[in-house]
Amino acid sequence: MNYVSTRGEAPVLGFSDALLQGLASDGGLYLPREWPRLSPEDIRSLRGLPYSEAAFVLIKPFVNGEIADAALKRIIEESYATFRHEAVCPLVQTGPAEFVLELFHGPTLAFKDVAMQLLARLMDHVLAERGERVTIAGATSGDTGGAAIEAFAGAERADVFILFPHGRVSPVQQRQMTTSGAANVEAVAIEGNFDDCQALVKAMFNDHAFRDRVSLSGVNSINWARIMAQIVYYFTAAVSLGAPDRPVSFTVPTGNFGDILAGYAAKLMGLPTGRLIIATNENDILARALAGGDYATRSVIPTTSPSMDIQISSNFERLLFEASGRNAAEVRGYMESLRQSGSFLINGGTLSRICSEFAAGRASVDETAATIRATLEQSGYLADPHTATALKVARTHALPGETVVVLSTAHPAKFPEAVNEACGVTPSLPAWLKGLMEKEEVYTVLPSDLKMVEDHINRHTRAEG
Ligand SMILES: Cc1ncc(COP(=O)(O)O)c(C=O)c1O
Ligand SMILES: N[C@@H](CCOP(=O)(O)O)C(=O)O
Repeated sequence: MNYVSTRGEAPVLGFSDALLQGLASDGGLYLPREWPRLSPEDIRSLRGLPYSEAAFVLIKPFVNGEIADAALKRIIEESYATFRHEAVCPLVQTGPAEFVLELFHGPTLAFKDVAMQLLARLMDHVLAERGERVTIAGATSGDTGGAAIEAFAGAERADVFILFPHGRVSPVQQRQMTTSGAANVEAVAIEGNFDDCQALVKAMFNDHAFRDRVSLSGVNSINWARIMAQIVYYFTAAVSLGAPDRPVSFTVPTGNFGDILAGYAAKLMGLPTGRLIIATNENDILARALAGGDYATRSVIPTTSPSMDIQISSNFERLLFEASGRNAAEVRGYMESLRQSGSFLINGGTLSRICSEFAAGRASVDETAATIRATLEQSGYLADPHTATALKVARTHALPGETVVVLSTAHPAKFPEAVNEACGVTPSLPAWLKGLMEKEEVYTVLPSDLKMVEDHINRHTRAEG
């Protein structure tokens, strides 16, 4: 399996190179050249498998023999042994046709652990085989950063720099990034919002001299392996609800579009899927884009679901590539217009293909709080604000006879203030994270300035190209 860039001007790469590159050299995102397909019988054979065995079956074609089967199996097993729930990603029924897919049983209580635990081990394996080191730069609105710092802390071959928006992440999220004590990871608070952090990371990738000098690599969902890992739980959830003989729809709290893109990938691989429903908070650029075709950025509105306070949704580029019939020139046009004017108009055919697969809705902060309250009263289920955003959108857009899986992307204890304000209950951190809020924090504050951030990384990384 080879990987091609959405902008069509970067070298075609194998799995290991795409894993280490993160962003393609033309600024695009890597996707498999073709999608592996599972027959209904293949999908049926996933029934009853432990999560890591299903993951091996689904991930193996993407790795294409570049990692030996025994090593890949071990890496996958070790990744999911870090999860505190036997099922890894369990389903909980919250209504007659509504299920919550809990993705937060990993070490940092967010769905990012599902991919990041695997990504760190895959990278370590490939780097050890090649005798190389990398510098990882990542941007976070709160959860990717903690998951990356946890997964890479102490890694021999990677130095990690995570940029987060200063003052805009929850106190738990911040402590998860700033208290690891590991010498090879560093949290950098940027005076700006998440989009500024993400723009800095992309600019570092596009600064080829810097990129080569520090052997830059990425762990955001611009990295194909992040999406690959997330495809697995769409299959396991659907199979436990009767796939391939009964299609289910998924509602996904969405920011950078990585999670729901993994659902689309599962569909392209043959998983019979109903609707893929994008749920946004007030930062509703995706809902607006689907409604009228105009992808137009506005300023970021801080909400109670801060991890989704995003305007520039990186992985939407991967969807544009697929929906345009893999037309890299069309994608380049959109991205150039976004760079120049902060917006682009999606062409009619591409938009109608997107709308035939996706629906979208938004939930306000008040609607999210009301949903946390109502869900607790009606089904005894305590949802975090990101999950509640998706529950609200799922309920507003429900169709008769449709079974909906709502992705629960974070544990409510990551956002205790917002949850308490909504329903009067303060969720507490699980035992293994007790004491987190008392640990000493270490982080650097920098302006949103490419040169200053690159200088800082240059001085502190041990990797050399
Ligand atoms: C808790 C939570 N929910 C939802 C999202 C949105 O996911 P995605 O960026 O993959 O759309 C994020 C961040 O990415 C998150 O941290
Ligand atoms: N919500 C994310 C934003 C970064 O998204 P990613 O999936 O591209 O890493 C976060 O929590 O950091």
